Amino acid sequence: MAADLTIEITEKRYGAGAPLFTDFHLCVPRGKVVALLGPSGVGKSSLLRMVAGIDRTFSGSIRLGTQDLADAPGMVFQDPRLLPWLTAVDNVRLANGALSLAEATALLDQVGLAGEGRAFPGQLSGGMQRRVALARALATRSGLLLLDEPFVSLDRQLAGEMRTLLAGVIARLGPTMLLVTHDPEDAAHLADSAVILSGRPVRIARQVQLPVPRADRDRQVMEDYRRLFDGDA
Ligand SMILES: Nc1ncnc2c1ncn2[C@@H]1O[C@H](COP(=O)(O)OP(=O)(O)OP(=O)(O)O)[C@@H](O)[C@H]1O
Repeated sequence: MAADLTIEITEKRYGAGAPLFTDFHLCVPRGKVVALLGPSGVGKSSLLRMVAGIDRTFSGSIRLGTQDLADAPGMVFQDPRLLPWLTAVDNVRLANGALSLAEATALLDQVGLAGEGRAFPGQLSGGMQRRVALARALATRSGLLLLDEPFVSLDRQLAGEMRTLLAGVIARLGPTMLLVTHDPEDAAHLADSAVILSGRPVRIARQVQLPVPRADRDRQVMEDYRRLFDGDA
């Protein structure tokens, strides 16, 4: 189901200011995870919002395979953004009306929330709410996952657990994935390659391949990879 994501932004500007993006191109190959790093304010979240279809005020095209990206892909935001008056399973189903109760429950199982479908967000811990948000993104079944700082403000241990969970999801489902992060650790754990953005208009300053497969990355490989991005985020 996954396909290449091709991003071509001819121009994006906010108001009358100088353009944030001009002639910007990025391809995320089918089934690969690209980490997007760069200094605060460079334009990472802006790029993700355009890809997600949340911001359509730009010229250019976003394609999944050969098609314009029509439906909203699965997106995980910096905060879980769950509807508090809906149960976990109904929050997941909201992303895809065609999803049966059993299918939504199965997605919650996949993110380690077996038996929690009837809980309301207020009854779940912060980490559990993030898991529901991930299940909701998977529910779109677009084959494309967009993550904007998904582990920010989690403590170290919980962030580690979420990375492991996400690595499992990637191994099972093989989505095409764009991961915006400030944390070199995220790129070291999860990415197949990293793109470092800089400047205005935004340019790709560096693109780094991480050739060791995720499942084979031991502590040393991870540390080496992490060091590659120190100072970039
Ligand atoms: N809605 C908006 N209206 C006007 N300017 C905006 C808007 N959203 C973002 N910007 C500006 O665009 C630039 C890029 O912002 P963006 O949030 O995309 O950066 P970022 O790389 O995601 O930053 P951070 O890492 O701090 O989240 C910034 O200068 C920001 O002020």
